[in-house]
Amino acid sequence: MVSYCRERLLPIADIITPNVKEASALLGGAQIKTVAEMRSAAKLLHEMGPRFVLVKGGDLPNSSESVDVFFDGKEFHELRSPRIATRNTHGTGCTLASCIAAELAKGSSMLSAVKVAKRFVDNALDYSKNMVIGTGRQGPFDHFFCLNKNLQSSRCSIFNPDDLFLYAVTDSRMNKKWNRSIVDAVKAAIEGGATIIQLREKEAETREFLEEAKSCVGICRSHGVCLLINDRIDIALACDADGVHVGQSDMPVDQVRSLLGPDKIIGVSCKTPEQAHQAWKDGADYIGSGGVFPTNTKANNRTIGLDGLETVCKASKLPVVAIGGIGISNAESVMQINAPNLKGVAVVSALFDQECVFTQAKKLHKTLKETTREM
Ligand SMILES: Cc1ncc(COP(=O)(O)OP(=O)(O)O)c(N)n1
Ligand SMILES: Cc1ncsc1CCOP(=O)(O)O
Repeated sequence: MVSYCRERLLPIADIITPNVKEASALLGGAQIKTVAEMRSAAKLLHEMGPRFVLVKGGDLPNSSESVDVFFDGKEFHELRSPRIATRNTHGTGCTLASCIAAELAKGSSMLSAVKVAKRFVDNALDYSKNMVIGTGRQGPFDHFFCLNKNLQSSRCSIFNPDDLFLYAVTDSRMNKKWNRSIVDAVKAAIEGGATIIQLREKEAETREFLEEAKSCVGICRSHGVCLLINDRIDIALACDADGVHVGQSDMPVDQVRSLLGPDKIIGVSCKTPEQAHQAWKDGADYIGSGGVFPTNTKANNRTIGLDGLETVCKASKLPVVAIGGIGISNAESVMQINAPNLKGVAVVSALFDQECVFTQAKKLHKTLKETTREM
């Protein structure tokens, strides 16, 4: 059985998710008692063929944490959560693997899928820890815990691709022109219906920007809306933003991931199928694709048109948000390309180069809702 797995299954697998005992068996009895040994095991298992390896550390002795090691062939990620003291662990491995498969089908990157799955299993374990079913040494856990209506508020804070629906990207010049602070602009956008915010402040001084970013993080958290920072990994780290958006000439995504860790959201701009594929390989969570239409907001930006957007969506395994020259008058034509992974539109001037950000956000949100309802 073990040799069959090694020779026939591992070379064709996208991901394998052994616990430490299974990893040890696959490696002919290697000792795996520490996180360092889990990392070595993940590397050796990767050499056997699977594209990704997750060695699960739930059985690791003497640890107050549950540490899983994820390896993509280049980078390691240690995914940590508090260990839940329970004997009701029967079924966790199957649930984790099913959850990863479901998240991949929804368009997540492998790393995002694994993170969501781990969080799901941890929540289910916590919910099931005191359940008494049967008389065996090990009990089952309840992976239907989400159906319990009283638990709806414990929804995990991991990236949800549907949050890309109305993506508001700020612009300091526009806010200056209309004489409002970034903070007021962000608040108005959220109240009007923006579902995710990016601070794209090209001219801001670092110290002032950081203070504003901190205030925006506060507003976004209180509304349950994610906040990303454009380009500036340092600002994102310092204000504990939910993630960053980077372009093709900014820091490469795999290095951004190393700096931010597995839990932050990373978006990357892509104009071509090749760039979209690379973004997925490097561990991005979504891609921004455009300019769909000509724009005055970003100089020298090549327009890819609706056809270009469609080509990128078809090639992308990640959720996509369209950007560039989009507003109330043409948002419908964008969403009508009807690609399953096109999750929304990102806009700058349609919200922020306007007298009332709130009103424009509300109108655009309504247009998007009507358009997507009809599809
Ligand atoms: C959602 C989204 N998509 C694309 C971009 C463009 O980012 P980038 O290519 O880094 O260009 P600049 O924004 O830095 O001019 C974006 N910001 N957001
Ligand atoms: C940042 C960016 N990236 C591609 S187009 C663009 C500008 C989008 O601004 P607008 O929504 O005002 O056209």
